[in-house]
Amino acid sequence: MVVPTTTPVRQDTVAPPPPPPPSSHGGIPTVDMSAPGSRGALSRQVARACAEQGFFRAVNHGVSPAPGARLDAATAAFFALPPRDKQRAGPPSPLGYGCRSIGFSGDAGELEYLLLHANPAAVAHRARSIDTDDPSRFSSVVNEYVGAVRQLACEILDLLGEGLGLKDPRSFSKLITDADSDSLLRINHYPTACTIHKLDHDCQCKMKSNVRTKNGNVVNPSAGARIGFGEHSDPQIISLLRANDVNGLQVLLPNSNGKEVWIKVPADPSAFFVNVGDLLQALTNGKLVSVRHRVIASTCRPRLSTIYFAAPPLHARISALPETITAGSPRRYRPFTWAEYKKTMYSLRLSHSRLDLFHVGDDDSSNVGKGEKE
Ligand SMILES: C=C1C[C@]23C[C@@]1(O)CC[C@H]2[C@@]12CC[C@H](O)[C@@](C)(C(=O)O1)[C@H]2[C@@H]3C(=O)O
Ligand SMILES: O=C(O)CCC(=O)C(=O)O
Ligand SMILES: [Fe+2]
Repeated sequence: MVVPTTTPVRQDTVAPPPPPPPSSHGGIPTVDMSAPGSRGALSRQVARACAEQGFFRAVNHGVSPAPGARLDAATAAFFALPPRDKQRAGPPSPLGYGCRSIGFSGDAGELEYLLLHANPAAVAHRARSIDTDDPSRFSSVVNEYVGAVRQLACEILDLLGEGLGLKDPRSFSKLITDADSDSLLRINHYPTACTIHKLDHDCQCKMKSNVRTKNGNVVNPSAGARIGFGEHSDPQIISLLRANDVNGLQVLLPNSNGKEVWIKVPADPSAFFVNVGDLLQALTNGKLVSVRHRVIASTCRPRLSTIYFAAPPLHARISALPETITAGSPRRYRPFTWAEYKKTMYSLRLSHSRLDLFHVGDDDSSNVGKGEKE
């Protein structure tokens, strides 16, 4: 893990012992969730990574590999279907099967995906167009995976609550275990450079790889390093990502001089990569930071990634927890509901720093020209 420079908020008067020496995986903070030692040390380590990088690799996390393997097999089988069969589960609304196009504002990436609501009723409904042979088999594979990964998400959120010294350490996990939680599951399939023309054909995309620049030249923005999934932060509370052994994920982290640089995340199929989302940044008054990340797809093997986006119910009010507001750290964001935030984000481009729009007393000029809908 990158050596921390700040300590997360605590109400204790006695300074806690510093977390164990950080470990690193190609510059990526790594937390061993089963390391011997106290829970307090683990919670401070998790809070430190989320405060400084907004991102960490969780190893020895206790999630059995079986549900992930079953889900990978089911989704790989779906992506291998003929285009016409896959399109039965699309176009994305934003849920469903999507190819190349991301969101509603003109963003594109070299991928195809399934975006599912994580609640069992929604999964059962969607499964009918994804696995026409045996929808209930697909549903049970998804539900089993979601159950396992949600448990890990709750454990991480509880550690964060403890590490931040919250009065109710379960404040974060309660939001995602609510029966009306709006959590999502996304499975991204990035085809290889060699088969990208096939994806062009399969998607029957109106969108072309070539684009005309302002001066009239025609360029292919995806030549060479191809944007698999463009730069963004995840809007929800926390995201847990697991992928196969194909690289591609990059995160924007501060280097030792404080300059933000793109760090390539070495693939690790046995780990979960944990991202702080915009809502957790808002709930902690900016103590935890929502990390910007992207996928550059340039390998010879397809990348398959599965991301669980843990979200509160639509009506949940997102307001900085009182413990995170102090005289030296006044409220940064005005309260809002997740529904309001979602509506705003779907009106904006993928790369938009949308949380800035909720900054108290901000005239939003910092966001002008940064990814607005064209
Ligand atoms: C362009 C967009 C796609 C997205 C919604 C948005 O308007 C901006 C955020 C995007 C994102 C990124 C993380 C997740 O993959 C996602 C499902 C989400 O909640 O926010 C996507 C949205 C999407 O693809 O629908
Ligand atoms: O597919 C990946 O590895 C990451 C994709 C991502 O960041 C997302 O879907 O929000
Ligand atoms: Fe993401």
